[in-house]
Amino acid sequence: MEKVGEKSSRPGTRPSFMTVDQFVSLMSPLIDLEKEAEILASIGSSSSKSLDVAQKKGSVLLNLKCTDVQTGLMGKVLLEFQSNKGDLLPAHKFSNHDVVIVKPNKADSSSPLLGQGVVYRLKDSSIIVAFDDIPEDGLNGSLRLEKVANEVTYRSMKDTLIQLSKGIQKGPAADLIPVLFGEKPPAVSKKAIQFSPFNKNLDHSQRDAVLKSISCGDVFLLHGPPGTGKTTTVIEIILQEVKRGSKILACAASNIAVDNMVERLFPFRVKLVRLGHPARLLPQVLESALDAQVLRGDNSALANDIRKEIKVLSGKLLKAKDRNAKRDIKKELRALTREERKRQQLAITDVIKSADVVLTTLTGAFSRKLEGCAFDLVIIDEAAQALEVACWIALLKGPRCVLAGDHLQLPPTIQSVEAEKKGLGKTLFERLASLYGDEVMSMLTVQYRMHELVMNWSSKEFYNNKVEAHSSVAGHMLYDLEGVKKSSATTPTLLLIDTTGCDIDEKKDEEESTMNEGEAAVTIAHAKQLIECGVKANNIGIITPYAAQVTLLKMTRSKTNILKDVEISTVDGFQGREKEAIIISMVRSNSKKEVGFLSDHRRMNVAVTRARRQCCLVCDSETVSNDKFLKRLVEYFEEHGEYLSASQYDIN
Ligand SMILES: Nc1ncnc2c1ncn2[C@@H]1O[C@H](COP(=O)(O)OP(=O)(O)OP(=O)(O)O)[C@@H](O)[C@H]1O
Repeated sequence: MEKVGEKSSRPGTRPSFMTVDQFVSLMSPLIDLEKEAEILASIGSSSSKSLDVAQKKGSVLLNLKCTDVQTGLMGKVLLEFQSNKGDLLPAHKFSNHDVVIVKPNKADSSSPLLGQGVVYRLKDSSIIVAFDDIPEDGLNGSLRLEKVANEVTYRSMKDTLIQLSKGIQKGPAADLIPVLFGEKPPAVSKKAIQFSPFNKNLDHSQRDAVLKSISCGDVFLLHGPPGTGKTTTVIEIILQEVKRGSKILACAASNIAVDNMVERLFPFRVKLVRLGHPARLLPQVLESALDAQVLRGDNSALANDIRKEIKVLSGKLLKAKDRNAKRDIKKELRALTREERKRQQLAITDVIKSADVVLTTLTGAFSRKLEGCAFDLVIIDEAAQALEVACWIALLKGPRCVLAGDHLQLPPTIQSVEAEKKGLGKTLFERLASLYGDEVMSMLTVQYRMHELVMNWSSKEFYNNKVEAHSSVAGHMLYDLEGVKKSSATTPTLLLIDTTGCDIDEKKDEEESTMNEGEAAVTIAHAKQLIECGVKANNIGIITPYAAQVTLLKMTRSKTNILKDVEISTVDGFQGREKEAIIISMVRSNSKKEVGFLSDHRRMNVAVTRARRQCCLVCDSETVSNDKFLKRLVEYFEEHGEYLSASQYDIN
């Protein structure tokens, strides 16, 4: 069995072609399944489980005290929680942006909560949560925090399915829907379009993609293999469209990808607004947040004045004795409340109306603030990592769309095995790529990350040998970095450390996730050698497909202080990122030669292509070579890189 963080991501069986109605009826129950799976993974439905078990599983933090209250994040209240004993928090699965509830420590699962908020910051010894309002009482006692399923995500997807089935007859996307369901061919403008790029460094494939994008009548797929400047190209497309007078809705599945677009649009002084909970935004984009812009608007100032008047009148009402006077005050209060709401709404509408680009996550696009707001173009970055239903939340708002992504890297993680089998995880990007192929798609072909030896394996296996390395990276070496010595550890671009015959075997942890102690030791030993040769710890990433191996590696790392800043993560957690040196711990080593989900080609594509200057593969070549695809990977490393036996590392 494979555990969270190591979900199988094989595509579901859903066909590329299906009608809107078939899609809606298939997806609706799958979303329910996924929601149930998420609730099961948190404490929400686990009333039978004791709180201690839930804390062990990481979905609850017990025995907390509220140590600080701050306001300032656009009207939100930030509460800081620490352990009652003041120690480090126990290991947990809370992460930034999670929805959490706070309750008295001992309260039973049906008792009312004190408040619901969003995780704002995580520290080793405390967790800061942003609340809309400060919980009224109960903060003085012992408290617990529970991670809960984000209901809004599921509700927005279900409602979107209903709108989608209606959207065929009306709505901004009425003409786009039949194209995306294969019922009408995609249209391309016949006019010869020319453009002068804002970014003068665009390469030929990026320019071709921009041209194809601005010529598309309804849909364009920007296929960006690792490191090829997909987001760079998306930014150019946005700028060109704004220049042509388009109003754009730009989205991505994750907040970080949306913030990345906001940051990269800043220098071009585009009129933009970022929708989203302020606690989920990077500090550097807060100025662009809707809430911040609304606060600066005239209507907001008026609404504020009205609120003050309401307060004064409410005071008068309390004191008034005469019935007639009371009636008159109430009438005035009602009128003022209506006016205040109207002004507040107008303040929001003003900001959204005057923006050329509205940026939000896909779920955020469901916001009531965008109701009735139509766009000329919807752009979705990271589209190959988003559920198709989530994409539709945004797509229903415009007649044209650009989807950027790479369906040959990992798709979205699905919790429910059944929902995944039935096709919930098959992305719109992948479906359209097989439905229309090159007719609507353009691939970027110059990459700016990897040494060509790292790249060539991926280019051959996944991209028909079409990707080339830009001259600035094609031959870059680890020892070219400032302060790095040339040595046997830093010289190879590709390094295979083979554990075959070294008595290094895998085993299972309590939750049946696979790990490999010997391999963890060898992996850490290589990282240490790199650091001793001058490679900065934060330039090294260790990735592994198995969650248990991540934990083991982190424990092994904690024994050596110099390794503190080496990043350790599952492959899935590393998608979209890069490091100068990547060490991959493959884990599987068994007499049956089982490789489990290592054989998912896309996972290995992501793993290898995170490396800029060195990629080191630590594996039992005999076990993994039982799989044909992995055998080719091992052979590639043997042929083009250095080979070392794990026995050459002193790991005892
Ligand atoms: N035409 C170009 N000339 C020089 N550098 C470029 C060019 N295009 C992209 N880059 C550089 O390549 C790197 C990756 O670009 P970008 O972030 O746009 O890629 P991406 O495809 O979105 O990334 P990922 O592979 O992580 O999804 C950045 O450092 C960017 O500055």
